[in-house]
Parts: sequence; structure tokens; C-alpha cells
Amino acid sequence: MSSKSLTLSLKPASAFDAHESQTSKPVSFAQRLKRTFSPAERKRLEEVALRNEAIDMLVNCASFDTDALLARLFTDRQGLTSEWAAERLIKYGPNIIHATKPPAWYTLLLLAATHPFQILLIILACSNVVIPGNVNWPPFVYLMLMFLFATVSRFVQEMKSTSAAQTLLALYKTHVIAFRRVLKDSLSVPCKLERSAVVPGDVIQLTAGTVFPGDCIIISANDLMVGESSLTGESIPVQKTAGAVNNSGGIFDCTNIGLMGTNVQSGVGVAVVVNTGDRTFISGVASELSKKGSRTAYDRGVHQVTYLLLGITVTLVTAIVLIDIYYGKQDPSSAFEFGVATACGVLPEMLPMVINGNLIKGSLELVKHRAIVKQISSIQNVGAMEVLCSDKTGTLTKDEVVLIRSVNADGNVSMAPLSLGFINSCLQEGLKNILDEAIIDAAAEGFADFGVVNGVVDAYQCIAEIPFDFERRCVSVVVEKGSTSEDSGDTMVANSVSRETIMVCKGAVEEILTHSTSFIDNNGLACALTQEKLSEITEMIHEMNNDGLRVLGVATRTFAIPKAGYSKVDENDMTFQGCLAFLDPPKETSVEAIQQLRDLAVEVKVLTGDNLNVSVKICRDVGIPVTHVYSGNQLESMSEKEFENAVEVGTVFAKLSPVQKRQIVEHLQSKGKVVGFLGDGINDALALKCADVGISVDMATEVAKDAADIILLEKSLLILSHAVRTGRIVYGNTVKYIKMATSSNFGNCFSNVVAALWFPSFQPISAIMILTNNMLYDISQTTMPWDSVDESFLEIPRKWDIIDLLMFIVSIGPLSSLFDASTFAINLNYWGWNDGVDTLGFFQTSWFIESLLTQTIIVHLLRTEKIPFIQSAASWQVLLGTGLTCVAGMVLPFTPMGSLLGMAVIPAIQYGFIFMNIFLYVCVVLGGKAIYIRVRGRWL
Ligand SMILES: Nc1ncnc2c1ncn2[C@@H]1O[C@H](COP(=O)(O)OP(=O)(O)OP(=O)(O)O)[C@@H](O)[C@H]1O
Ligand SMILES: [Mg+2]
Repeated sequence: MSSKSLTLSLKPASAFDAHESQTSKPVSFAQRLKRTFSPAERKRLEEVALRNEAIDMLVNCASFDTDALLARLFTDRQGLTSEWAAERLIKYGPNIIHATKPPAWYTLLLLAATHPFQILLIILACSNVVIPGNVNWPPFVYLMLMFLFATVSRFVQEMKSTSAAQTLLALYKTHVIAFRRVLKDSLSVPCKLERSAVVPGDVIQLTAGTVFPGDCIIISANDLMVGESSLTGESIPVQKTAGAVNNSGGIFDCTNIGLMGTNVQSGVGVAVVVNTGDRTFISGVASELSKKGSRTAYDRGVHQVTYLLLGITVTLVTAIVLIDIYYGKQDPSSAFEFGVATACGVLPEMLPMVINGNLIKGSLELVKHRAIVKQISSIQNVGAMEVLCSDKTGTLTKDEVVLIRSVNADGNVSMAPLSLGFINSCLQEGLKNILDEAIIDAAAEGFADFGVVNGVVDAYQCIAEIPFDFERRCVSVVVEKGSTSEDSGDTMVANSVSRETIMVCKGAVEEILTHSTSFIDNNGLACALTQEKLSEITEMIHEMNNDGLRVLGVATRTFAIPKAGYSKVDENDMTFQGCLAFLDPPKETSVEAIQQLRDLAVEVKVLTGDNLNVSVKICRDVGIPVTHVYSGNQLESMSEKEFENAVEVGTVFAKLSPVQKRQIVEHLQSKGKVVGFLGDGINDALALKCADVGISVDMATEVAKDAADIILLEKSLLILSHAVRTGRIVYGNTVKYIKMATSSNFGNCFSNVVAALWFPSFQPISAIMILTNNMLYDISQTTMPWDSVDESFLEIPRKWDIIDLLMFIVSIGPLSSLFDASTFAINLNYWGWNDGVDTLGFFQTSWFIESLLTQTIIVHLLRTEKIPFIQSAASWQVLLGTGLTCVAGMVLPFTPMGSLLGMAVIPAIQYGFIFMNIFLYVCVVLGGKAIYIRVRGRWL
């Protein structure tokens, strides 16, 4: 290592140091912080100050010319050396936003310990030891042990889910191309860097699909259009420029700034990274954005369930407390304590644990089927998916596009379109996709026959490019014949390609024809493109499309005098050179996969940017109905009503722009549908982000992968049917828990109201017994993710339905109250346990056992719509869990722990009464279930 490079490598760090030392430790600010805020708040505020400073510096940099900017960032156009990059990586840390890092273990522990349920346990525990003269240690110890157990189990579950999420994220990587060199004097090479390895000063390449890896200043741009919807919600891309700008308007007015997370929609360029990780603009809004972005069907469902349960709890508990106070059964503080314990009984506080357990299990299951779930909650949305919108290439068709025909405007085989297409595909730097690859492959073969493959591209110098975009659907390069290999091109390229400046445009054939005024005939002569000829060419293209061929048009325009710059408006008055036809055959598995999705009641719609005829042909081949097909233009000219109808009935939508793809997804969602979107292109990113579940593939563009929730390691619809089934199992086991827990807890709570009115002088169960009951039941429920789900349940999409949940709770819940009432009657009248003092232990113990047993046994009835054990049995884990809970409940009164809880050993005959009650209860629930299914048409 030379001393020169060492000096240079140290410079950046010290310069940035100086910058930071001004910002992070301004003495008065720090002192003020210390005086006013807690250490955690102080840290957060310091971070905010640092970020603001970094953003100010970014805006400041926007006004620098490129050389000054690079000097300021201690880098140059060749990029960083490996050593500089390594030093900066140590200094600034990996390029990760703090908000997306997993919480530390102590944060999880703190959250687990401060859950309302846990706080209540502490309050109840302390209430036994704080009143002087009434200190009761055993219940205190018991409640504290309960607190410990609940905290540890919640903490372990949270740790498991965090590490599973991290494992899944580690399977998925995002990249960017940066220029780096080994030493200062070495040649700079573009290298594929993982996004987390990008550091300030890195010089990165921008092509369509690139996601800005940090906050950057653009130093070179050619028709660079950047999508900022991830930040601003605005779907129209913004034109970016290179070079100094007036920065007085702020960050969004500086057209040379590319912010982290935004992406290149079209065009090419180079940018230098200024800020990374927590210093970026997006890091300040990351948590807000993630909140906004996560309102999927699942999240909406969970929110609704939470509010519903809170509503029910508050209503019933208020009723109990008021009745107790009214009858003077307890003093207000004990009534409140009892009320809170009852609330704990109703709330399924294991819900987050059960949901997480289910999600983790499902996500890890999907990895086996070669799909990575980026956001584990998406797994439920896949199960709920009713419509899958998909693009066409690589999904329905193979990812192996082959060029099979190159024809002129007369339909005769001609090498000119291929050679021109080849020049265009090789020289364009923007979006190179499988069509370009197919052209290059075919041209290489074709040219090889003529022995001139090498040198053709060298013979032409690209002087300008008008990059591809999905609105124009074409790309142009402007070339000049170079001097290095005089003869090489002439044999291949049509006569019109001479030594002049020529623009070669290739793209969707309809668009190319619209902008052409002449064509090259069989003799190589340019003729006027009449209406008649146009119809003839269109007819020829239709025929190729009907054979399943994708067709691109190629046209040229010659400039006698080179222009200073070229843009879209120059793509006019062109000479149509001919067509390139590609074979894009459907995958063998597509028919089966579509059928599988249909069997799972998932409707498939194809949303493509490609031509209508070829899309219809492919869809027909794979079994997608093609009776209602629409093109983007048709949709545009429709009234709102017509559009709604078209989106509803249509199965194939062609020639769509990226915004139209998103509009269709949005519209389906507004009709209450859960929508999935499968796509891999830049043009799919908006729709992917907007869908309830965005699905992309590992080979996709970075922007599509970024927007997706699930990444398939193989682009196959077959994986999707596994994903759908897994999602539905996850949903099934979650909803089972919610319905079972809430309905039986609701029943118990309702029985408490009945008891409060019936025998106002004492409580049917003590607060501590409610908590014990609740805890035993919850332990048995932790086995729920391992339960099996009936095949019939997996047949249709399942989504959260709050009305259904409410109906379930109020219809099934109170059934248990009937038998609770019967136990109360036996206790009061047969045994005479009604003094609320000497016989209180008997009364409360017998109801404790009865309520725990009914609640646990009923799990087997509620978990399936079929006849339990005979037609559908739970998994062994659930059988074991519920069995042990029942045994524990019955044994408890005989143990010292039982007496601690105030339990008494009840007469053997009372067990007989309880079992009889339970038997009758099971019969009634079976009957109730049959009626419920008949009326509501569903069970779970
Ligand atoms: N490399 C290219 N050069 C020129 N034109 C292209 C190129 N790639 C695509 N096009 C044109 O743009 C249109 C839309 O692009 P594309 O087919 O990739 O859209 P899409 O919605 O992703 O379709 P698909 O469903 O097939 O993936 C194509 O039909 C084609 O006419
Ligand atoms: Mg595509």
C-alpha cells in the first residue's frame, strides 16, 4: 500500500468526522438534551439531529458542480478503492436503516414483561402484601411465579419469531452496481454490491430498475426518470438531471437528488452516494412508511378483531363492576380488581403468540417450497387471496424467448431488422430484457454464418440513446458508422444504413408503425407507408400473434446533419424496416397450475404490457378464459361504470401502462377483494406494492423485489398453489383460536354477569382463579399452530370477517352460560353453597373446574365443522395439550397450590354433576353448530 493511498484513504473519514463533530455534539444542544430528556430519548433526538444535518449536507451538495461534489465526498468518477470502501464501512456501518433492524433481546423482554396482562398480575400480587395487617405471602409468591412464567413464554415466542423473520430476510438479497477499483491506479470495474455494503462516496450505475441504495447526487443522466412513489405516493416518474441545481426549493425540488428507496423507471445515469443507513431521508420516515404500507387485508382484520374484543370486554366488565358496586357485593376497588381479572379472562392475550407461531410455521413451511416470505404476515394474505393478477412473460410462458423470424414489411425473410435490432440491443444501456437477449443470441448465430459477428457493434458508435419506457414501449439508439472496421456492417445492414448518422428504433410494433412514414420494400428501396400497406402489415402481425409469436418492430431515421441532442420527438417520420418475431411458448406446468388455482377458487387475471392478440393466444393455450379481454387504450376511453365492469369480468388486460396495472389492482381491492400480484418488471412495481400480497421472483428487477412481500425462488405458478394452501392453514389455525378463545371467554364473562344478578352477595369465582383458569387454557392453546385443518376448509379463500366473528361469539358463547347456570343452580340448591363464606371455596372450585373443562373440551368441537374425533381429529399436540390442561384443572384442588388459590376439595358426586353438564353441553353445541352452519353457510 502506498503512503499516498493511505493519506487519501484517511482523508474521507476525517473530513466526515469534522462534519459530524459539528453536528452530533454541539455542546449547548447536548447539554440541553441531558437536562431535559431520558437517555433513550436523548439518543433518539441525537439521531434525528444527525440525520437532519446529513440531509442538509445532501441538499447543499446538490448545488455543487460534479468535480467539487466528488472532491467534497473524497471520491472520483472511478469510484472508491476497496480499502476506502472498507474504512467507510467500518466508520458508517452497514447501509441498514435502524427502523428495519430487529429489536434487541432486552427490548423484547421489556415488552413481554410490561404487557397489560403481566402488569395486572403484579398489581394483584402486590395487593396481597401492601395492606398492613393483611399480608398474605403465598398468593403473592404464586402470582409472581405466574408473572414469571407468562413473561418468559411470551419472550421466548417473540425471540423465535424475530429470529425466523431474520432468517427469512437473510435468504433474500438486493444488489446495486457500483464502480470500485482495487487500488487508486487500478482500472475501475462495475461490481455487484449487496445494498448493505454501499458506503458514502460509492459511485453507482443507474439503469432501469435500479433502486437508489442511499441518498445520492446524480452526476450523469440520460432521460433519467425516477419513480418516487415509495416516498411521495406519486406514481408519475420524475425527470432527473445531472449537474448543479439551485437548491433553495428544498430536497424535492433538487432534480439531481436520488433518494434511497426511489427507483429508476427508465433512462440511464451515474450517481454518487452521499448518505447511507440512518442518515438517509427515508430512515426518518421508515417507521411511518412501514405502518402505511402494511395496511393489508390481514392487518385490517387484526385491527378489527382487536377493537371488537375491546368493545365486548369494556361492555361486560363495566356491567359486572357496576352491578357489584350497586349491590354492595364488594368495595369499589375489589370490584374493579375483579372486573380487570374478568377482562383478562375475555381477552385472548395469547393472540399475538398464536398468530406469530402460526405465521412463523407457515413461512418456514413455504421455504421448503422455494418461496421466501419477506413479511411474515403476508402468508395469511396469500391464503385470503381471491384474485391473482399476473404478468405474462416467465409466469405463464417460459423464460426462454427465442427469436425465430426476421421479416421485412412485405413479409419476406430479411436480415435487416435483425441486424438493426442487434445494434439497438447491444448498444442501448438502459433496460435490457429477455427480448434483447434473444436478439443478441439470434444475431450472433446469424452473423456467425457470415463470419462477421465480431466488429459489427464496434463499427457503429453510439452517440445517443433515447431509453425505453413503458408508455412509449420502444427504445432508440443513435449511431454513427465508426472507422475501425469499414466493411463489417455493410453486408448485413440494409442500404439505408450508410455512413450517416442514423437512429435505430425498436419496440412494440403498433407504436413503431404509428411513427413511421415509409417502409423498405423487397428491393431495399424506401416507399411511402400508405394506409393500404399499413393494413397489410397489421394483418401480417395479427397472423404471427395468432400463432403465439411476440412481434417487435424495427425502424430507422437518418439524419443528414447530426443534431446536438436527441429525444422522443425524433422518433418520428421513421422508415419501417420490418419485424422480429419471437417464440414465447407457454410453460408445460401453466395449465396444471391455473387449474390448481381455480380449484382453490383463486381467479387468475393476466395484466400485461404486451400486445393483446399474443396475450389472448397464450391465455387460451393455458386455459384462461378469453371471452372478456381489454387493452389499455380501451380501458382509458371507458366511463367509470364501464371500467368497473371491465375490471370485474375481464381476464386478460393487454398493453397496460404501469399505472393501469395498479389501477386494476386498486379497483379490485375497492370491491372488497383480496388481490395478489405476481410480476418481475419495473412496470410491475406499483401494482406489487399496492396489492395485498405482492409476489416476485429472485431473478426479478431490484425494484420489483423491493416492492414484493414474497419472493419465489422459481417463477412458477405451481409454487403458488402451495403458498395458498399454507396461507389458508395459517389462517385456519389463527381464526380457530380467536373464535374458540373469544366465544368461550365471552360465555364465562356472560355467566359472571348472570351470577352478579342472581346471587349478589358473593363472586362465583375469585380473580386469582380466573387468571389461573385463563393461563391453563392458554398453555393448551399454544399447540394450535400444529393443528391440522380440514381439507374442505382449504377449498375457498379465507379472509377476516368481523361480522362473522361477532355472530360466532354471540351465538356460540352464551351456550356455555346455560350450563354454567345449571352448575350454579346445583351449587346453590342441591349443595346449599350459598353463604359466600364457609362454602365459598366449594362453589368457586366447582365452577373453576367446570368452566375450565368446558372451555378446553369444546376446542375439539369448535376446531372443525365436522363431527369431532369421528370425522376430524385434532393433531396429537392439540390432543395432548387439551388433555393435560383438563387433568391439571381437576387435580389442582387436591394440591397445596389449590389451597393457596382458595380452592376446596369438592365432593366426588359433584364431579359426576360436572361431567353430566359437560356431556349435555357437548350435545347442545353439536346441535347449535349444525344450525349455525345451515344459517350462516360457514363455521370457521
Ligand atoms: N427490450 C425491448 N426493446 C424494445 N421493446 C420492448 C422491449 N421490451 C419490451 N418491449 C416492448 O414493450 C412492451 C411491453 O413490455 P413487456 O412485454 O415487458 O411488458 P410486461 O407487462 O412486462 O409484459 P409481460 O406480461 O409479457 O411480462 C412489449 O410488448 C414490447 O412491445
Ligand atoms: Mg414483465
